[in-house]
Amino acid sequence: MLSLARKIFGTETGRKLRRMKPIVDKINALEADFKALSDEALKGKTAEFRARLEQGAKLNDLLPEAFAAVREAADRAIGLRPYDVQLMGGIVLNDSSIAEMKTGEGKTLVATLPCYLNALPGTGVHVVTVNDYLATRDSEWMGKVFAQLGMTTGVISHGKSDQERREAYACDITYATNNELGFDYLRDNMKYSIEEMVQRGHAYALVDEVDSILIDEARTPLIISGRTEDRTEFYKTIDALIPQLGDDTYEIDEKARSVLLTEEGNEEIERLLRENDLLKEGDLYDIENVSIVHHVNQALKAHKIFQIDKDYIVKGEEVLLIDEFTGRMMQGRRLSDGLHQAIEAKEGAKIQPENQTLASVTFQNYFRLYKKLAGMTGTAATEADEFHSIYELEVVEIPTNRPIARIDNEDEVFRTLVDKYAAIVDDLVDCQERGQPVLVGTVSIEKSEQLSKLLSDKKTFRDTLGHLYPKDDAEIEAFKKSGRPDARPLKDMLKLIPLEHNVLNARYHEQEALIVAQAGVPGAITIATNMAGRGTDIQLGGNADMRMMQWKAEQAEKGVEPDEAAIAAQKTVIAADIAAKREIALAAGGLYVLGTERHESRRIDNQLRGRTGRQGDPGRSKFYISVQDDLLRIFAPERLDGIMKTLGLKEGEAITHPWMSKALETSQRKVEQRNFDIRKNVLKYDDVMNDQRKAVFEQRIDFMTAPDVADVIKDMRHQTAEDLVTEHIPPKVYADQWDVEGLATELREVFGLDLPVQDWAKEEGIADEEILERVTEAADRAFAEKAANGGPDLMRRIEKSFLLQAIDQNWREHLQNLDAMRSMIGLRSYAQRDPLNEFKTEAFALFEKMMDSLRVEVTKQLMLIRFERAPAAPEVPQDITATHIDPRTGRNAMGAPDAGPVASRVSPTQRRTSEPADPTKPETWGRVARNAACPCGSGKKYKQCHGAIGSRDTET
Ligand SMILES: Nc1ncnc2c1ncn2[C@@H]1O[C@H](COP(=O)(O)OP(=O)(O)OP(=O)(O)O)[C@@H](O)[C@H]1O
Repeated sequence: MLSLARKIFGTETGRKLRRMKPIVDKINALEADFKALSDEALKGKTAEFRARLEQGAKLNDLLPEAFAAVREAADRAIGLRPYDVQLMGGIVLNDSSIAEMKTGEGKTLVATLPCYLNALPGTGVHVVTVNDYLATRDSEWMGKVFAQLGMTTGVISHGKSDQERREAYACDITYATNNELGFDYLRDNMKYSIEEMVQRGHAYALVDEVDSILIDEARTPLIISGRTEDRTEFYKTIDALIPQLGDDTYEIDEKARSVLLTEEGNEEIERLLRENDLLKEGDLYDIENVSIVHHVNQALKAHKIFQIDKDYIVKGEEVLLIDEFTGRMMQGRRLSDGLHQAIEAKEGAKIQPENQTLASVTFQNYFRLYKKLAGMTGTAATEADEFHSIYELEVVEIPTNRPIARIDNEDEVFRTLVDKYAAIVDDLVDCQERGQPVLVGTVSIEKSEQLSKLLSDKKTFRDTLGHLYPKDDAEIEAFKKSGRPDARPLKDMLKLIPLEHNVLNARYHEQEALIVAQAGVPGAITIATNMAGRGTDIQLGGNADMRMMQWKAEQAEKGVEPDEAAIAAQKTVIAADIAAKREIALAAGGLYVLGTERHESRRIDNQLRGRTGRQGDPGRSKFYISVQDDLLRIFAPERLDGIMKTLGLKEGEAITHPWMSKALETSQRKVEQRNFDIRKNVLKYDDVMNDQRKAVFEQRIDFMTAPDVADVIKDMRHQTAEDLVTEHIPPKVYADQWDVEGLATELREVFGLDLPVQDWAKEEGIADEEILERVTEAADRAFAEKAANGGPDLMRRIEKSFLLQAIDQNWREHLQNLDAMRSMIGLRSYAQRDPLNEFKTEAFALFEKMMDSLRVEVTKQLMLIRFERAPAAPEVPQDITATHIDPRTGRNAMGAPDAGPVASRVSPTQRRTSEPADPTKPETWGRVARNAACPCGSGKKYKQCHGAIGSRDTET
């Protein structure tokens, strides 16, 4: 049915491509005109396009000319003329969609087309890459194209200062990793003035390798955290207990990556904890010992689940996580809840203090901030549904420029790891002899190094694989008859070991460019982790730029500074040499990608394969698998056993069978599904927080930009007064039941006002409204006096500063409350309640509570402030100082946003202890807040949403 429909209507992609055809024709028709332009005139096009936009032209109207300009600029600046299919990719990207372009089709260049167009309005374009290496490489490479058009390019990389970041964000086009962007966003929202912020909005983001960033990475939220006390000794003591536990004291679940103490384990650990004075009272599961149990579990996990050189590496004193998808170090990322510290203790590394969440965001929600979002990838089809449901992005497949000439061999499956490695070594030896360059993909740093050792060390080789190579003529005959007729005798193999090769993993990331540049020369063997994925562009024969750089470095070492003629001559020599080497490599079959194991995700495997067969080059790929590989062992044991038995596989033999491929795919699918579920779950919970975060961050920016916040402060003061009066003198309650005493006390505490409330209450027929009016008037009067005393300017600065600090302080506490709630909420499912719903309701209630205390706090601080005449101090510009304010900056004397309260300040913990306000009553934290998006997620403004809030809360 579907295929019939396809025949009649064509595929969705086909239709889209057909619709693009006239636009591509238009761009092609403009080519000659743009070619005729001088460099200056080409540059001048940018100003012309911008002027037309000003006059009301739409971005899409400019597309054909803008693309024609980029095509010409790219040709002039870097010698690459975008193909028609690349133009199509550009059109899709301008259309807020995902362009799926096969590996090696030149996505880096494609990006320049929509980026130039979308940078024309001057609101900034962010190109998002998966790592710093690519951000830097692409910004330098493509920066030349933008410069040819008079546009500026910046790059954000780890370690840059705020000033450098601000400058990079101010460029027309900014290259950065998703991490840097997300962290800058969070950091910006902790700043105290607009000038300190580094980003200037979120207009258009083009996410390169979109599935890696929006799908793989999305599982872990970005978190900015503050330090808490140092508990090094505690971690060390707990760590020392774990090796004392016997094998029968815990159970490991490799699938779920979890480990649990058994009954015996519990008893054992309880005894150990008591001996070490960690458990003083009660038993293990008493409430006061919950934290110790938690840390024991984390230490257990650190020892039994987390592996060095697979999940992390130890560099100097630091434990650095390895990204399972890109094989790269994750600078600055730490595991939460004491797990990172537990690993540090296990490795004897420096134990960093624990952290407390100050701000957090998931990538999903960060990227949803952009007005326009688009992405590129080589492999999105497997996740098309997810892109659609989360980001509303559609995936459009773009055809290749030339047909793909790569041959993807079937997987070869062995019974044991050793058998597999023997066959891999044979294959490598053969390739090197024939001059075929090989990229060997491994799944971890550890495995890349094991293989390297096997190829480097005769003894290791003999001990590990020796028994699989024939030793005499009789054995050679026997081998010929069995599954490995080509196996070489051991003595021949040993002559070949060491087998020359390079290793590319996170430990060598500084040499990455050099290693990649050499990977395409005939006979090169490069053993890599999945770091050789996206962005690794291996050129057959070698890389001319890199060769040139090396030559220049050699010349410099000799003290020679080559002139232009010498450089040109050397360029010709290098080009000829590379061309000759390329021919040899091509004759040997092009680049061969040899996978030593399959990754959990099919997409990562495809990326590895995609290092070869680029731009229509010939190439080959093949995966070697063994039944002992983690993926199969963990996810498909029963299935495989059955298949192996049916097929009767013997030692040293390999099979390639569709059943095997199916079993493998099933295991990969299982893992992918599980990861998808985890992501969906993260997002659901984060969504709840996201609306609140957006409300708070937007509000902060409003406050920062407003000339003053006097009105907000006034609203807060009035609302606080109303809350207090309503609390003690509830409406429709007889006067003899009023808590007048309580009201007087609180008014003293919160407003610093001694008001004759008792006398008022005795007045004949006085209503609660009348009392509220008097309180409000008194508060306003007292505040006006203070302001007059300090001077209105100073007062306005103090108001703003107190307000921002109080928001931050309360928001941080709120985040911690949410964290704590989230870790507990799962338990609700035991009570037949939906944890997510419960979380939503309670998160909202907490948010309201936060607003309440924020209002009281700000009011209280400002009402209790005192201005004193300072003794003559010449360096202070005015002779007035405020007790808690730095008169020069107008900020609280403690300055830094995350410092705790100082002695002179009213402690924020001295909060109102009364019940939260009546939920049906309009809640507000100021006039502007009522216009902000409502944190309940309704999509309405806060003020429009009160009805909903009331009914929502009553459900609790
Ligand atoms: N229009 C073009 N003309 C000639 N060469 C091109 C063109 N576009 C791209 N290339 C070359 O193709 C190679 C691959 O480019 P690039 O690394 O951008 O591919 P990619 O699509 O990002 O691949 P992957 O996602 O697999 O890393 C580069 O060597 C680049 O110089």
